[in-house]
Amino acid sequence: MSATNSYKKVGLYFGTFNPIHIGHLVIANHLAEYSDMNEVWFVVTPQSPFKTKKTMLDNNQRLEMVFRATEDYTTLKPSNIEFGLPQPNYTVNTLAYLEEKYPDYEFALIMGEDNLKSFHKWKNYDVILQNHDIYVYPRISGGTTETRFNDHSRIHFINAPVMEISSTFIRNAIKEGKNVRPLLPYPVWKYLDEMNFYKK
Ligand SMILES: Nc1ncnc2c1ncn2[C@@H]1O[C@H](COP(=O)(O)OP(=O)(O)OP(=O)(O)O)[C@@H](O)[C@H]1O
Ligand SMILES: O=C(O)c1ccc[n+]([C@@H]2O[C@H](COP(=O)([O-])O)[C@@H](O)[C@H]2O)c1
Repeated sequence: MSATNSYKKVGLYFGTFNPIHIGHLVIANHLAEYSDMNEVWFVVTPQSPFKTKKTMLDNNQRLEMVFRATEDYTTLKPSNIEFGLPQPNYTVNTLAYLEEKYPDYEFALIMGEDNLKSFHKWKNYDVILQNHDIYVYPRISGGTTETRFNDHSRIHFINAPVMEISSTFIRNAIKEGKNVRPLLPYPVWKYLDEMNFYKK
């Protein structure tokens, strides 16, 4: 296959996905359908630089949930690329690794408006911005975005649906014995119910 034929624009959606929920899926599917991305990869992060490991399921269990959530989609894929990289997982390092592994692909980042507000604290954020497009979707959150990010040529604000659900909310609801079935893709709900995840 020639280099031209193997070109793909891949949107990277990083997260702990503990568990993946319909808020994540709606955003990823929106990007795959309404942007120039050919695929969206859910990159399951073993250790996010700003998060503690409290109540975190094991990497492979979180990956399994992403696998089950995306099985029926041709454009959405799970990625375990960070499992073998040093922790905490800095996005700039993962991008460098991916660029070397897939020289014909173009990688863009997908992030919520909330993450853009703290983006200036990410490791080598300026290097990320020099080399990658960032697609920012709306979130309901406080704080302000740095003005230099508001009209940056690499940063694209997209008009995706806003669904304010979080994995924290889902974990707490399960612990309280609530029904969370509509908040999760059905195969994910079935898996975590069978495995008794987050019940205590
Ligand atoms: N409902 C949602 N809609 C859009 N984006 C979301 C939603 N929930 C989380 N995200 C974003 O998706 C990315 C990965 O999410 P993450 O796995 O951290 O989920 P989370 O629901 O925020 O988790 P937690 O509640 O455990 O902190 C993060 O950038 C996060 O801001
Ligand atoms: O590279 C960094 O410095 C960096 C700092 C904070 C977050 N990230 C990435 O952003 C993803 C979402 O972050 P969070 O904290 O909202 O789950 C997380 O999984 C990391 O891959 C990356």
